[in-house]
Amino acid sequence: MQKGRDFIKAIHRSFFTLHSNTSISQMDQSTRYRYSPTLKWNPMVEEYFIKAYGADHFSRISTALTCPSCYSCIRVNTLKSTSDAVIEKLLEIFKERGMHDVAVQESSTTWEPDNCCKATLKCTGSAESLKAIKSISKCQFPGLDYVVFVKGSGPHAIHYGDNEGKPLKEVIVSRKCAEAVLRGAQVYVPGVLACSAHVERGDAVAVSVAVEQYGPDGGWGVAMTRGTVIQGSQEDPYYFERDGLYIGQATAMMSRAGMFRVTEGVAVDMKERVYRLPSFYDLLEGEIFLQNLPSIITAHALDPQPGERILDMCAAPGGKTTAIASLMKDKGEVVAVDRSHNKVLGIQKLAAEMGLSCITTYKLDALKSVCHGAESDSLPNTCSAEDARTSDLLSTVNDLQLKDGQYPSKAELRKRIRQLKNGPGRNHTAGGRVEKSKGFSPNSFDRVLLDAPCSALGLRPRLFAGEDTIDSLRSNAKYQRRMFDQAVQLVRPGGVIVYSTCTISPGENEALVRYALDKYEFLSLASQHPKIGGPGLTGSCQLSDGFVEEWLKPGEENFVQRFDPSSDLDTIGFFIAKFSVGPKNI
Ligand SMILES: C[S@@+](CC[C@H](N)C(=O)[O-])C[C@H]1O[C@@H](n2cnc3c(N)ncnc32)[C@H](O)[C@@H]1O
Repeated sequence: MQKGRDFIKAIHRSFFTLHSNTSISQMDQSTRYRYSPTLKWNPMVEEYFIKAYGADHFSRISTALTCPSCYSCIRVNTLKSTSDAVIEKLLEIFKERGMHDVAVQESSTTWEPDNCCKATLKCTGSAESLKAIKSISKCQFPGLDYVVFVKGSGPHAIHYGDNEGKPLKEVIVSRKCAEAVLRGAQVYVPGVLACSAHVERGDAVAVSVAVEQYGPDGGWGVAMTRGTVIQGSQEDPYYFERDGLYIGQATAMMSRAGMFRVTEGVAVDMKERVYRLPSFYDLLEGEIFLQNLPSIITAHALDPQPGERILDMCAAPGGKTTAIASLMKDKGEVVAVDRSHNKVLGIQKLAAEMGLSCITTYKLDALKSVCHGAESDSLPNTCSAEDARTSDLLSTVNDLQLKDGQYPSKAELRKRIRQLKNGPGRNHTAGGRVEKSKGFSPNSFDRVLLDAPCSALGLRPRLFAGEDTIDSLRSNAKYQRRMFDQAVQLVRPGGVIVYSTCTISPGENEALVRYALDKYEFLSLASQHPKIGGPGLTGSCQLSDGFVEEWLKPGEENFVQRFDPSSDLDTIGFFIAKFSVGPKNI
């Protein structure tokens, strides 16, 4: 406790020493109340990324990460609706909400690989009359016309008002809260860290964010405890910390006392935002799914075919699982596993909402995905914790086969076993039971997706990146390799593995590909369709401890897709590699 207080005091001291010679009159108010964050990195990680990308490119990536993408990407559930129907419904909803000038973007652009999205999506950055949305358009990439883009706008310069020389009323929110607000969310009570004195319901407040600072003890922290009173003057110990970190103007929905007394509800209602993006919360449930473009492309790269058996190894919340099942027209089997019980329930709920019945879910540690031995020969190709029950069910299925007088396909048998175990349409029940699996038989899947847990250093908007160290990036890479080793065993010869991450870190991307190709001779990189992302990184990088990280070899770079957050496509940072699996000699 004392250590925490010392940390806070020390941070205050360091800020005061730094800024005490600056008078408020010297400060340009328009500079202060702007949004221009600088992403903080661990110095060694920054050095590593500068080696990988070059200083200028990395600086652009770093800046892009602090902003949301200027459009929302919606995947239409083609089993329930069409892009045209969704666009019509959204226009109707936006009209009801008073956004009259939202327009359908005509597909005037003829598609070319390099400018498809540039033409429809580039942010204008100008002060637009629209409150939230500029236009809605269908994606122009071939085969992706079920993807709808809803364009937002920003960054907007916001006039926070002239409070007749008195300090503005303000609210400071947590970093996580601010990142959500930049994506279109509201400010909920738990996200509020500090508030000016005497704020009453209905007051206009300037909203800024508290970002982690490097403390004198060598660690990162937020030098503020929840409930702090903002003074608003330069003597305010938090004054300079939030310089350039203002995300919009809001109306207080409760008094200051209320914000720190109640435990839930909207604390302030965002009226003017630096970035205006629509919220799709609770909108057209089951018909649409808000999903990043690279994630949608990942499902296409896997190229799942109706009737196949697919494994999604780290599946929650189920975005790619459901995208894969839709591409398969809900025919075949998508086995979705995750190690978190609640997240598996979430996948079941999503599958039910989207009306997808070919998804089977299990709680499983992907590091233990392979099940060897007699158990693995069981028909369902999963070694469930309930093997005894499974064998009873198998004999029931055998009876069914005899009664029917014909032998159904393996996929049909698996489906019938599932139904017997779970009852009809278990995926359609909310809060159901989560089945544990002990793993699957080797070579039992046609295709495997490993959308690996990673450092997530491609996610946007991001206001802080200092907590990742070279060591943490390395341990992610080790974890990913162990998972990949499992994927290799589970996929059948002739099958496909797709590996993806949402990080810009080459150690978790190109270095994984190098590891895979060097270790498994029967793996080769395969072309991906559609190919929208840029090439991968070739060569190697020597880290500060002398370790040399090997990336792609020349000629391999165009097989992978690297989505660069600073490119015109304006996506999150993302990486996709696709492997063809040849005859195995294991
Ligand atoms: C990048 S997210 C997956 C996102 C998902 N594929 C989607 O598109 O919706 C990574 C997931 O891996 C899960 N995970 C992490 N370690 C795991 C493990 N050892 N076994 C299974 N799942 C794991 C996490 O719970 C998390 O849900």
